[in-house]
Amino acid sequence: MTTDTNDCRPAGRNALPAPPPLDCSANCALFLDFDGTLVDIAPQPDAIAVDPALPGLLDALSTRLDGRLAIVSGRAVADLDRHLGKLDVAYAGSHGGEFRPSGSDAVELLAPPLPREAEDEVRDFVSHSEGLLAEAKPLGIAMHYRAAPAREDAVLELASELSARLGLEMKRGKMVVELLTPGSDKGSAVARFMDMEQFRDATPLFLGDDVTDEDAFEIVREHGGTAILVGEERESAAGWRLSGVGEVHRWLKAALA
Ligand SMILES: O=P(O)(O)OC[C@H]1O[C@H](O[C@H]2O[C@H](CO)[C@@H](O)[C@H](O)[C@H]2O)[C@H](O)[C@@H](O)[C@@H]1O
Repeated sequence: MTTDTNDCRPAGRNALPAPPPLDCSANCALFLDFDGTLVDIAPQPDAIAVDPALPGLLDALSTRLDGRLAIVSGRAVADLDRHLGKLDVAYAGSHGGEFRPSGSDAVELLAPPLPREAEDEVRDFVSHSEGLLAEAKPLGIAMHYRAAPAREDAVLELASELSARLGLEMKRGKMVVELLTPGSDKGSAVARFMDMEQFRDATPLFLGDDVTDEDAFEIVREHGGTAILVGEERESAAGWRLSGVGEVHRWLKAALA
């Protein structure tokens, strides 16, 4: 955890406080993680329940912020489109490996695809282990073990071995480990957005629940912004906390009132 003081957060507290209300009239840029932040965690990636009001809420916030809103997710952009519909908001998918600044842009891939060998070995391993699930993405493959937690060690062992042998990055998340070609993370995604005309000079806010969001928290802090942890308190670079998805929705809706 960093110890710099260049951060918009209260000092000297152990428990993270709730963030102040979001003020859309201030020159801020809003970055939102998806799973665990905008939708509750479900037994499988496709089993999530998206609140029917969520797409409209994101659209309205993006308009109110003059386009300074981006979803920054580990999911592929196409997968997010499938769950949210095609919104005219900015997206970074695949942990920053995919980039789409607006709904009318094509998705830009910022890294080479995963070697075929890695995908084949993961698929073969998963097919021989009940409860494991492989989720292929444009730049990586995730192994989910939520339905087979006892297989965690075996999954991590395979991921480490493939990562070392093929020079891949290994990212851990909630009951998931993912292999992807190196070079991007959620921090690089936020930095890329902040370099764009529409985001430049804004103060960034990032909301996220998982360890992969910590890279973004650090970058946001470097820009003098606000990092908000969603869910249970844990060691984090965030300075504020919202207790869960419901509270995130209420906090976002309040900004439009
Ligand atoms: O960066 P995020 O938007 O938070 O995405 C992180 C990963 O989320 C998904 O997996 C997680 O959510 C699933 C549905 O709730 C859950 O079943 C799984 O155990 C979680 O790890 C998604 O499937 C991954 O591709 C994302 O990387």
